[in-house]
Amino acid sequence: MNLESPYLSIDMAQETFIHKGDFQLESKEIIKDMQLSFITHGQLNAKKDNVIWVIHALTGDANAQEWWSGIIGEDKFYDPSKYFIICANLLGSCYGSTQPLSENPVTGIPYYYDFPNLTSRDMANALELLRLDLGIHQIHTLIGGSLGGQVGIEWAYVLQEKVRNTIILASNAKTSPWTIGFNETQRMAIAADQTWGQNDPDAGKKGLEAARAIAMLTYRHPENLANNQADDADKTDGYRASSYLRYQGQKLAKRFNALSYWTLTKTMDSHDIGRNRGGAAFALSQIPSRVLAIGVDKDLLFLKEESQFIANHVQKGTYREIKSSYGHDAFLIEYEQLKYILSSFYLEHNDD
Ligand SMILES: CC(=O)SCCNC(=O)CCNC(=O)[C@H](O)C(C)(C)COP(=O)(O)OP(=O)(O)OC[C@H]1O[C@@H](n2cnc3c(N)ncnc32)[C@H](O)[C@@H]1OP(=O)(O)O
Ligand SMILES: N[C@@H](CCO)C(=O)O
Repeated sequence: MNLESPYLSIDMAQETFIHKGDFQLESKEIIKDMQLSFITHGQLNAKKDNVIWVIHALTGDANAQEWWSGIIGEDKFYDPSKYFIICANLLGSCYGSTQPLSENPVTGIPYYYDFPNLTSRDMANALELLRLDLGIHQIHTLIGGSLGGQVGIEWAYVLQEKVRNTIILASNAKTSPWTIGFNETQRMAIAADQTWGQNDPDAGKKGLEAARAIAMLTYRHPENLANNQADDADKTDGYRASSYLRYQGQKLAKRFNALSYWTLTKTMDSHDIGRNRGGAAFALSQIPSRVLAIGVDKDLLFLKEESQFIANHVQKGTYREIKSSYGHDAFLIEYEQLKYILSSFYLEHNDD
């Protein structure tokens, strides 16, 4: 299906890939007729080697041109008049791919709480099936941040020479106990919602609001709230920081569901590129593509040292840093720094 595009010359298409039959997970559980919704911008060239494959973060979707508008789009860093830009909604996420609210083809009813645990490896394997289906032999650049970076580094391991440049932002090779702890507090908030446990698409909605509020504090640095949410000196209640977090909670709960959020945070927890591969350092050393790991100096969730670890252990690693009081979310916001880092990386390697 061709969507309406503001550009006469740029093609944009939204499609759904269906893997007929069994998709086996790392847990050995099966998802039948697994679906991935994906959006492409631009045209695949004759050699099928102009592919920029974007992987979204925790609550993103397949429309990378929308949520990464500062670097993707006409006349932007990744321009669809030159590249074929593709982003698929991750398995388990609620923007068109198979997720807990999807109907289980085996039972004919939604999975709800029976939805299997997914790992970043499962998500990467799902993307690999889509790549094969599209007949893409070579990926120019694979790029993703946070959860998207975790899936990206997993997939780079699987892809081997089939990807030339892997760019991992504000992410890691193995999830730290610190991040698992934050995710657990968010799931506790969801589970404390009285509606959690009901077979209802809105189950856990109020809990999800609280979960997002907690998460927002991990996505930002204290300096960011001090700059943007400071109150008048005489206040004793009704603080701006409070209404900001409440608002952010409500905003997410309107566009996401708690079951999918639960699934994706569990995926983040179990991420470990080194599992059954001799440890993270060894697994990273088996990745042949160039890897640019971008950390954020004030990221309190995925520490910059975790990005440095990736760059230090892959065969061809580069580490660069965004300096920002936005903290973790800087990779979605600090476009000027990002463009500078990306252009220097490609220039350095004489790649376009
Ligand atoms: C279908 C989809 O939408 S999916 C794709 C979209 N999302 C993604 O891809 C996930 C990645 N993106 C994100 O996480 C976010 O969009 C970010 C990090 C890029 C930016 O976050 P934002 O929430 O836009 O920025 P910020 O933290 O500055 O908050 C601004 C919002 O808070 C509101 N706000 C600010 N201060 C306060 C306050 N004290 N009290 C209440 N509300 C406040 C603003 O009015 C604004 O509201 P709006 O979003 O309705 O315009
Ligand atoms: N704020 C982003 C980043 C999470 O890592 C999101 O909601 O997806």
